Amino acid sequence: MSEAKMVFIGGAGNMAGAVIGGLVASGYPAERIVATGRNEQKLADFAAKTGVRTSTDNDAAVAEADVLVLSVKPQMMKELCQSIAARVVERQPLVISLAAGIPLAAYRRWLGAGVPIVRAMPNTPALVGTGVTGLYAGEGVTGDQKQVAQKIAEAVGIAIWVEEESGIDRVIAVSGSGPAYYFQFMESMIDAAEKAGMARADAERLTLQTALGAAKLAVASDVDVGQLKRNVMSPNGTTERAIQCFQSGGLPELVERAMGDCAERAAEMAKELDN
Ligand SMILES: NC(=O)C1=CN([C@@H]2O[C@H](COP(=O)(O)OP(=O)(O)OC[C@H]3O[C@@H](n4cnc5c(N)ncnc54)[C@H](O)[C@@H]3O)[C@@H](O)[C@H]2O)C=CC1
Ligand SMILES: O=C(O)[C@@H]1CCC=N1
Repeated sequence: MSEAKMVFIGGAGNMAGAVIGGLVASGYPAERIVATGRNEQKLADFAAKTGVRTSTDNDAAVAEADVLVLSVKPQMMKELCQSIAARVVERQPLVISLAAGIPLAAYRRWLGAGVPIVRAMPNTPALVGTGVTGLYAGEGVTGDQKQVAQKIAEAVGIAIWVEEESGIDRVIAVSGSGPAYYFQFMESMIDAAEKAGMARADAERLTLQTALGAAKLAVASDVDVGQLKRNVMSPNGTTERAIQCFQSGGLPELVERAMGDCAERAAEMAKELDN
């Protein structure tokens, strides 16, 4: 894998930028990575930060790609694919798409039927080596190519394969979009602490360290998160009162609904494609 030339289209964006940052931090040679984009200043800043090569010329970048990662917004994917299709067919790189809501069938229409494609659903904590990536391989992807995709994902966190393409939408609802759920919760805690009279900087420090501690403890523990929660709750104590408030306010149902809406939006995006 260390030999593969990786080209990320949309490479300085939020998601690909996080994966590249994580890859470089994990020791992947920066000179084997090319990030393409449209904004020269953004690319220059990204190159200075990561050491990777950058380019505004997608076609030239694809011409040297062993692995081609597509990471533009879903609404821009069709136009992008059509603009590079001839070069992709000629070069035959392993294509990895990070986009939500675009099925493999669409890439086959836009890029040609014979191109090996893996759908990957990463998340932004890839930047700090703590990412989660769901992977789905389309027809014609070899075992070796699956290994390559998995190694990239594992260089920036953990990876799981899903057996059906619809499994990717479930991954989006849990881990692809999931970091934003936790950021929302942290933001609400910081705002509430500030309203209650704590200095915002202190509220941020305490909230973030608490989130980090809780996540680290959950990962390190051999008991489930329900038990860890109960360990904090003294009978008739302070935590119990707060958890009762979350439960009577419908937080568990709200989380279920939000995740359902998230997965539904991914399926809806696929239907919105105009071929
Ligand atoms: N942001 C996230 O947490 C996650 C995003 N994704 C997927 O990743 C993809 C990218 O999302 P973000 O990084 O959030 O968006 P973004 O807008 O931050 O990045 C996209 C980048 O692509 C560039 N771009 C647009 N058209 C281009 C073209 N024709 N050629 C080269 N570069 C071009 C833009 O300038 C931008 O820098 C989306 O398809 C999204 O569904 C997947 C998982 C998580
Ligand atoms: O919000 C989105 O559509 C993308 C996909 C998963 C996370 N961000």
